[in-house]
Amino acid sequence: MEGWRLVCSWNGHEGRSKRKGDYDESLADWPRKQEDSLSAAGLSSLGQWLQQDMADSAQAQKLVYLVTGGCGFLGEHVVRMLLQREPRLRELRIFDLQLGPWLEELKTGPVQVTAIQGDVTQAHEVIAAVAGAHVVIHAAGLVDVFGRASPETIHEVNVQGTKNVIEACVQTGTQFLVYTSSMEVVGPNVKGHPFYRGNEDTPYEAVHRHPYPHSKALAEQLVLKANGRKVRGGLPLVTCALRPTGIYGEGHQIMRDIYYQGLRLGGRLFRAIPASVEHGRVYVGNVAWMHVLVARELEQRAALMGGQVYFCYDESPYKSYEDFNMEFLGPCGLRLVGTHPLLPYWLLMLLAALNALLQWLLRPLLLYAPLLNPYTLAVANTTFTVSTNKAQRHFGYEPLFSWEDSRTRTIRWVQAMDGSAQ
Ligand SMILES: NC(=O)C1=CN([C@@H]2O[C@H](COP(=O)(O)OP(=O)(O)OC[C@H]3O[C@@H](n4cnc5c(N)ncnc54)[C@H](O)[C@@H]3O)[C@@H](O)[C@H]2O)C=CC1
Ligand SMILES: CC(C)CCC[C@@H](C)[C@H]1CC[C@H]2[C@@H]3[C@H](O)CC4=CC(=O)CC[C@]4(C)[C@H]3CC[C@]12C
Repeated sequence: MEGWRLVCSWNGHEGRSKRKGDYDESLADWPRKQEDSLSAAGLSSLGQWLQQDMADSAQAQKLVYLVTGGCGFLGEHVVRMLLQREPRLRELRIFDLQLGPWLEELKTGPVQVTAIQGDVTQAHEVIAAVAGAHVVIHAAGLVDVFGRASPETIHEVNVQGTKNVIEACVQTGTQFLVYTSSMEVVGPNVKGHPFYRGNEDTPYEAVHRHPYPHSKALAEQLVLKANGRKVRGGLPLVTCALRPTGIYGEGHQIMRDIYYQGLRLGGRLFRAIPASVEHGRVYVGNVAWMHVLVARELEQRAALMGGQVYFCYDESPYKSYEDFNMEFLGPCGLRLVGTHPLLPYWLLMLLAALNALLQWLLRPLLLYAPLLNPYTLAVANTTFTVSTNKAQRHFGYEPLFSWEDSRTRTIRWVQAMDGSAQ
């Protein structure tokens, strides 16, 4: 196998969670240990937790999990969440194109952490990583709506990479596959139709022209279609897809970029999108928790969950993209100027088109990839919100982090950034 393989173990494994929202926080840039919040969950439940802890410790650690994209924004949260909240883990494999330095922290402990530098587009690398795993969480993907990568590369990573993961499961006998899809497989569509408080069954005309949502939609279809295929040994493959809305939280690169942009503009951001356009957002810790739960429940509830899609949701409020960001950037010293967009929409469209043209013209010389382009403007300017309880009904999902926790954690992360105004 190409690339290198680092084997280390993590020593922070504590069996089942002791309190709501308590999971390892040593993400790069993660500022502080969380305040004790036993009261949040209620002291009366402590006895039950302790009992559960003991029962879990008695269980043999026997499962091998693989997380592709385990060093990305979401992947790192999934990895840390698994280590803390999946007591049956024996080995956790982290597969990524680029391995993060934080893996070094995952030292000796009951769970063997195997870091694998690899590429999902290389079938042989994927097969080697999948062989012997009980569950695969496929979160690797090329998340690019800014024109940094070519459409072919996006397709290769997101679609061919997913095909490789499915085929590796089939060939090696891995039975459970959880795919990180996206709200973007539904919309917003090119016509700008609103999706208002929709659920997994809400009819919506999903039409994609942009390579990223197109690739995610194709990959999701492949994963769902693979449900029921016989894997090596004759058992059926059980698959499902999770569709996060816009994820936020510690490690979110776009939030970081917008924050620094605000600092450069003297602590101000200028409203571009009407406050009435609502955009679905979900906290990264809750998305990670949902992955852990799905992976755990897929075996017991294969008939119900196999081949299903689930939006990722939590208690985050419905707001416009910019107003939502201000929930974190506001307390960090930034101000959103204007109650209405400062520029008319037609002018923004013109600027977005100009950016696209400049990107094309400059491509031979440099990569020009600003936040504003015709696609991001259309997404930000179209209401897309989710209201569903399907995950709760199918596998008992409840958000692990309240909105207050999610907000506080994200604010602390922004405050800890270099050059923070706080
Ligand atoms: N960020 C968001 O708001 C949302 C993200 N998603 C999905 O969640 C997943 C994770 O996204 P993020 O963590 O935000 O992105 P990210 O870019 O931080 O993480 C993706 C990871 O995949 C790895 N990767 C990329 N190409 C690879 C390849 N060829 N082989 C192996 N690894 C490769 C990257 O190195 C990176 O660590 C993606 O599948 C994305 O489509 C879905 C909905 C919303
Ligand atoms: C300058 C503009 C007026 C504002 C630009 C904001 C945009 C950069 C972001 C607005 C909506 C975001 C997308 C949305 O949250 C859904 C997504 C799902 C994914 O699977 C990947 C990321 C993204 C496409 C996300 C990307 C940034 C926005 C377009």
